[in-house]
Amino acid sequence: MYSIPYLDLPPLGHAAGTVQLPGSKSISNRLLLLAGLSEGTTTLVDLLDSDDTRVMLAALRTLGCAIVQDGRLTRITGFAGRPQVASAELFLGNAGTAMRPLTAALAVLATQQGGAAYTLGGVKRMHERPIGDLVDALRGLGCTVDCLGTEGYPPLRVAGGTLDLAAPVKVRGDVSSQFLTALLLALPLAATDRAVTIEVVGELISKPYIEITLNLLARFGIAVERQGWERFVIPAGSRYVTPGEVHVEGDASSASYFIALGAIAGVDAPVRIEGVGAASIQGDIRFKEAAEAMGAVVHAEPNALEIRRGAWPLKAIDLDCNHIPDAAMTLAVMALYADGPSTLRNIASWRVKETDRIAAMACELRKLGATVEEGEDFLRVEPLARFQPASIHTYDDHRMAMCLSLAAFNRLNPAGDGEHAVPVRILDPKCVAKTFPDYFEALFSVVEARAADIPVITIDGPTASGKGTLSASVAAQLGWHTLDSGSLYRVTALAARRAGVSADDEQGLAATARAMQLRFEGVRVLLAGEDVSDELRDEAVGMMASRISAWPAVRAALYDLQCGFRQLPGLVADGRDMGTVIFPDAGLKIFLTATAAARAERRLNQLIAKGISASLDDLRADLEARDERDRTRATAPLRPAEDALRLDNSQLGIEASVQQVVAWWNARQPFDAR
Ligand SMILES: O=C(O)C1=C[C@@H](OP(=O)(O)O)[C@@H](O)[C@H](O)C1
Ligand SMILES: C=C(OP(=O)(O)O)C(=O)O
Repeated sequence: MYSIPYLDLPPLGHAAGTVQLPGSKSISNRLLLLAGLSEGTTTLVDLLDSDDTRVMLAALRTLGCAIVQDGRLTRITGFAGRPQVASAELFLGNAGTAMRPLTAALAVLATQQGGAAYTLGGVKRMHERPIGDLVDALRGLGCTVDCLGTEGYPPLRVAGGTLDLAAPVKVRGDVSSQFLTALLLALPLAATDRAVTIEVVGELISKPYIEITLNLLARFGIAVERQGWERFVIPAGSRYVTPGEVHVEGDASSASYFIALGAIAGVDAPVRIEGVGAASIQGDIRFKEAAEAMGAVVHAEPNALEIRRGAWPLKAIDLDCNHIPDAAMTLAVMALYADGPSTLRNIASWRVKETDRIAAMACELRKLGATVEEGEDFLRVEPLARFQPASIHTYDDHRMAMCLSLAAFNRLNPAGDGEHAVPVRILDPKCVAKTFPDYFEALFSVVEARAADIPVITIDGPTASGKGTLSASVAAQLGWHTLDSGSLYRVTALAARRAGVSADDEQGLAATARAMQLRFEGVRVLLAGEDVSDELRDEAVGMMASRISAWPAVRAALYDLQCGFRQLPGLVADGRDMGTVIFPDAGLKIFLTATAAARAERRLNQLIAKGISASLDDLRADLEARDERDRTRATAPLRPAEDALRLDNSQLGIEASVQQVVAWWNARQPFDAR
């Protein structure tokens, strides 16, 4: 996950490859609650691990469920209708699928256990998301529910009351289907002696989510009788019976981003999505039909989808999206690449989700340059000929971040010239943690960009100037990869020593460099599968590296290897010739220096920390001699690139150095401060 302030997406190109989807949020949280209410142990396979499921798991633990996680398996031993604690404060983040169903379940349980009282709250936005219709329904049933802040909104306290099931339970369904889902999941607790009837008042929205609820209830032994979308009867004698093991299919809403990706950029090969397909029980699988209407070519298997680009530009659509409220957001961004204006209708519920999604989507699409019309319950988006670079606010809404990432395909824009392409900055990318923590990693694994579009910052400088530390910290802040080019010379030296190749044998060394089987895992270097990171720090390896790096053939052999590190979303490369030879087109080049005195002192401190004694004067003399050799050698002498910015960190701490480099980088980016 990218836990950084912003993630810049360079212009992206073709997409191809396979994505393994994380589990469905809607299924995961329903199954967790059902398992918690049941007797015995339920094993969930491939449960989603995200913010929304973590708050549900934490709540169930607090209430007394035993939960064991073991690789792909989560084992839950339910509290069987008898929470182990009579009072608890539950924090449910911004998870509607935790807040609404737990409110109903605990409100009912609190009527059955004298003295029980539970409070349920979440993040600030959760306290702005309506729950009044559910509260009214529960109060109508005889539950005691108090809104602790604003009436009709969390936080809530449920405590006591007396259930009266004689009349049907009435609930409004036109603000969120989750209120009905909550009652359906909770009321089997009360349907022991008599059937319980729920009546929906007003038009029910997001109907397919009710089908997920009914499907999963059936697996736990509760056969609800559905009469149209107005009446639901939970039979007398209902009892949750665990099915033992349940597999959680991939999230169909999360699939929408990759279906769109295939439709936009699956040009030569398809994008394959594994984990969800034609056999899905999630309504959002029907996003596939919307994508097909826009031109996507979709091959559906029971549990996988393959998507290619068909029509290009995409075909504009005018669609009632009430049945796919979450995935429909993806259509709003696809509409930028269409052949006319697209209208998404019947989406009023967008306004009360993670943010006001109609307003947020309109605002951010306009930042890209789009013409957007926003109505109380619709959005109309015109195709965009020329994208503007934009810094996208995500409103702590995972779907805003994931949808808007699709704007980075603007180089492919059918209305554009193929040349003009702009990056997209996604602010607060970690908001995807709600349902898809590794979304951006998954995206980068299936998309390509032109090498020249992938940003590079080079940091060159003399020995002991702190290049490695600075480069790792800058990369961490931007979410980029690093290349410690010095380590490539050291690993070549190590490989040569092991193979008995002499430091004077230029061609033998170059052949060794070309044949190395290297893998990088974070800061660890693996040579032929063996972790050699520590050995690379040996003095003898360093000396040999310094000698062999003077050979032109060795440098040439390592050239391609170094260029290969230029990968999405960006690279910070440190060494001696990163800005001059390897990445001459880097967007920012730093020449990092410090006085020999300052560097000698740092070295001394490093040695002292390792328990090695040394003399400051000797270290300084040694550094000055190396600087002189580096400056004057014939091959790849150390010199700043002409367009490099000098950073002298003799008096500067690491944090200040990082902020300086990042500030220089941002000054060159096209994003405005809006
Ligand atoms: O029941 C569910 O799992 C959900 C129902 C939908 O909400 P609404 O019924 O409020 O539209 C959907 O947007 C949400 O992400 C998940
Ligand atoms: C509306 C959403 O979430 P929630 O389950 O919190 O309602 C969503 O995931 O898009």
